[in-house]
Amino acid sequence: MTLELFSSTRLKTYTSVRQDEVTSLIKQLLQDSFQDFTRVEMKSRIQGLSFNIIMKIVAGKLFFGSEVSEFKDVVRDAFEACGTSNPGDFIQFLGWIDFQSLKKRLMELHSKSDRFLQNLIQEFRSKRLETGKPKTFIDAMLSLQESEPEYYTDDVIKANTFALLLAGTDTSSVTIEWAMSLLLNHRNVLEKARAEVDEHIGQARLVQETDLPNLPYIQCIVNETLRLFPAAPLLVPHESSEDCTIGGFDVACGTMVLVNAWAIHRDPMVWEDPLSFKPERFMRMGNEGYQFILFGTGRRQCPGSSLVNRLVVLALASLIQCFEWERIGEDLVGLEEGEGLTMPKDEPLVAMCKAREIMSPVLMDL
Ligand code: HEM
Repeated sequence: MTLELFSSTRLKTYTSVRQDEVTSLIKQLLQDSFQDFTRVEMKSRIQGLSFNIIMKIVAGKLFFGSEVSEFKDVVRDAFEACGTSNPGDFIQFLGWIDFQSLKKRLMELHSKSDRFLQNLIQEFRSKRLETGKPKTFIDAMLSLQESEPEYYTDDVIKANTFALLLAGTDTSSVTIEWAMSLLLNHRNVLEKARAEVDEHIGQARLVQETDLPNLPYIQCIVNETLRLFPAAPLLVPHESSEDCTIGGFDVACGTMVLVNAWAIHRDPMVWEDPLSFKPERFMRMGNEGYQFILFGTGRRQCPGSSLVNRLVVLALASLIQCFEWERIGEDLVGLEEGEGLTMPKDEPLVAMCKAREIMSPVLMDL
């Protein structure tokens, strides 16, 4: 199913979704920044961008009003619950005590998300009968259900839809926010990225996804951002299926194994000058094995990695092409990490932004 959903052919069919949503973000930012620098709160705008893109790819639509808040509540509660440490997971005899009412919260969350997703599937099933054209991830899973109904039950479709919405929205948006923060603190990198965009795309049109192979430096900026601030710093918990040895430690079958990607990405034994932001290091790198492990590895590694690369590089290149960016004051943008599974910034990013004069003819057309 992963191959079916994330193949490059299928991802290509959503190019216009990504392009339209990035253009819509540019339009929002233009509203106040055409004449002069204006202060913009970036976090919510970037969250809106990735939320809308993933929603359209998975469910083919944007939610409005109470649907949005219902779904956002479900996602927020799920992230909170996933990030809660449960003593019973580590000390077996404590398993029967429901610390922090975690089990109760999970049961409530399950019935809320189940109701929401079942309605969504129902809606798609009736629409599919009308149009018959598979388009979204949910459509694709319903097609698989027709050929293998015993495996692709509604429960499997709901679980996969939920995993996609949960895994796809916050991870991409925190990465764009960290990247913009790093660029504001490293003007030389920002200038170099802009020179790359100007050289390969120019000012007569907006960046498009087909341009991305010509923007290797911006791809390096995204990699360097994900090295320092991986959106899944502890990957996701794994369980050993048999007794094994990892790094000299004996690990018994059934043990929960957490991989600290954040620490590996900052290990001075593995990386030169690991705490500095140097996108150039990725220009020289080839296949680095396990030192850059942000998407996990093996059979369960993140299937969304190529979607992330398209989305984050396109968004970043477009923001760099269309706007001048400044910090709101003399101080550097704070890079403290906040709490949460996806390691968001502690302080939401606020920046000064002004439309680039040289891009005016294209921007006026928007
Ligand atoms: C910066 C962005 C992202 C990062 C850093 C990231 C990272 C990860 C990691 C570390 C895992 C677990 C791998 C393991 O088990 O070792 C994972 C799983 C997963 N990711 Fe991502 N991810 C990102 C974006 C996305 C997006 C955009 C989607 C799809 C819309 C997605 C879909 C999934 C799914 C479905 C899984 C579960 C795969 C499985 O269990 O077989 N991810 N991701």
